[in-house]
Amino acid sequence: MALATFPANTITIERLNKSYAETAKKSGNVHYIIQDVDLVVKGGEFFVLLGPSGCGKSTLLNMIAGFVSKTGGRLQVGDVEVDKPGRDRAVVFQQADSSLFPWLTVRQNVEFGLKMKKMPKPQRREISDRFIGMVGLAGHEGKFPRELSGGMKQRVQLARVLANDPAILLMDEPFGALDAMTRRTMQKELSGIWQATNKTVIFVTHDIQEAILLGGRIAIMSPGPSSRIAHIYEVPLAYPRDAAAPEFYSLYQTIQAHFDETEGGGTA
Ligand SMILES: Nc1ncnc2c1ncn2[C@@H]1O[C@H](COP(=O)(O)OP(=O)(O)OP(=O)(O)O)[C@@H](O)[C@H]1O
Repeated sequence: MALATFPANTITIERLNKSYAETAKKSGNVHYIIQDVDLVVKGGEFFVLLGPSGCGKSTLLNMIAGFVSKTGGRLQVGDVEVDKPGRDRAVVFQQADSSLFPWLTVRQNVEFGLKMKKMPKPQRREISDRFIGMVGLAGHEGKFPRELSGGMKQRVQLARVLANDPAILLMDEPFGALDAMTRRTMQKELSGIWQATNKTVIFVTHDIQEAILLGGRIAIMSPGPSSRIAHIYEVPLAYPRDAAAPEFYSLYQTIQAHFDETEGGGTA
């Protein structure tokens, strides 16, 4: 599939650093979590960040989200420097529980941001119907989060984020807590949604198979501290991808070998 790129959603990172003052005080040295990260994620791209546990994937994602401040370097969306969260970027976390409002129904959760924007009810209804349907939750609109399975809650989180129509989706192991079957379904849905909307997606995972199923490019982060982008693999496979195809397996082995050779071992 030809990739349409959107310069306004392009993320440009140059010599980006993050250290925490408390850690530096204790050790007496500057202790970088990530150091000198250079990266350009093109608008409309599905970009995966893969790396060992604790290397700084979430830190980097949260810096792009504007939740974590940088210590040095450049981090821009389009030509605007990121220094706070913005409506152009939305984060999907591993645990939907922390992001859904337990006192609101599925529909009310999905419409929450639209209501805040004072969107008229008929328009809100149309949008929530569309995304609730897209994530396969039609018929569950009136349920509360406590009445839903983990996978269903994760779908509500995704529908709510999509309803707000951010240009950039930042996903931090969004399917990590799901069972294998639900995970596969969600991966397919996400891939379909991305192809339909051409949003920029940055997707953090530990899972090499998931990375190859979804990503256009896969960046491997080196083990921390002072983690950086060690290598970027292009995934030259058409969607939908077949994990049983020889080309898929060959790329899987190449990436696995990269981790086996790297100090710190494989993905967590
Ligand atoms: N607020 C903080 N203060 C000090 N150190 C922190 C803080 N937040 C994260 N770190 C450290 O930064 C490093 C990277 O953490 P991060 O959560 O970004 O890694 P990760 O690659 O996402 O890990 P995982 O895959 O296990 O979720 C860790 O060593 C962590 O202890």
